[in-house]
Amino acid sequence: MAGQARIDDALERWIFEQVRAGSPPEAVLKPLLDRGWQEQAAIDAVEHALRGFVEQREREDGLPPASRVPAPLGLNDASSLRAGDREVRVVSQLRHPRVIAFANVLSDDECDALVEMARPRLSRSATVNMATGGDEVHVGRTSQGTCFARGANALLQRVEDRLSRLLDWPLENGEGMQVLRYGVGAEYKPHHDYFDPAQPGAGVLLERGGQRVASLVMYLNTPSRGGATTFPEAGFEVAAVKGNAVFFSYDRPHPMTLSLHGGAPVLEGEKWVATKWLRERAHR
Ligand SMILES: O=C(O)CCC(=O)C(=O)O
Ligand SMILES: [Fe+2]
Repeated sequence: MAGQARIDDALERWIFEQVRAGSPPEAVLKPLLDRGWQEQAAIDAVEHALRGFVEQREREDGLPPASRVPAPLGLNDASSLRAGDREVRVVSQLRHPRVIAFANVLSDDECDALVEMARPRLSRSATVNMATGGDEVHVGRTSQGTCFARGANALLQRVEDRLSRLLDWPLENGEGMQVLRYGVGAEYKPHHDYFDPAQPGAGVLLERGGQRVASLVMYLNTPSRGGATTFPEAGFEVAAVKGNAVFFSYDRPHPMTLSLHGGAPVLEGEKWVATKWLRERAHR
């Protein structure tokens, strides 16, 4: 068997049982090495069995499977990232939930132009009704908003191209941009952006590009007080500062991602944001 990467079912079951019993990886590796396995082949075999173990446990726990998620290209502790036509700065990061705060995502002029584009189109923000997959006005969401089709004009095209490069995620997987305005007292109560697969309305939404797997909320102005984006389960808040953005990803539609977030009430001034939701596949 020396050097062979293939393992038969009996051996896989044995590795699996060792892992289940809590044996450390070295203890599982040793018998394989003793049987003449090359080290890398043995590591690969154990990793494969471990992955199977984790996936089985997830199924047993009723967890939906994990998806690939967007992630900034070449992050590697860099303090700034080239995103097509713009240098975006990395301000802070959390690993779990996965949150990254960016600065300099949009120029002041771009922020102002997005606000002016949205202003005449505002209506009371709707939330997805998970029972039907349709939109409805919701008391937890006291902002006004509007949505633009992807690539609807040159500004949106430029920004969407930049975001696709920044997050290394296909442009077609992005939903059209949503712009929201919050006046004093308006807020968006903590929620998840993914669609709850257990709800009857999910099917209709998932047909168009699969799950949402990440969100980018861009701040189009700086409210005088209040209006941070909050992650209550992480005790973390990102201040709304013009041109900055908060990115967060969630690899499965489950609260274990800790991606619960909200827009805190605006206390003084107003707050404008543009939100980009990213899907698993092309959104049509
Ligand atoms: O306004 C915010 O800070 C959050 C917006 C948000 O959660 C959303 O648009 O889904
Ligand atoms: Fe949200």
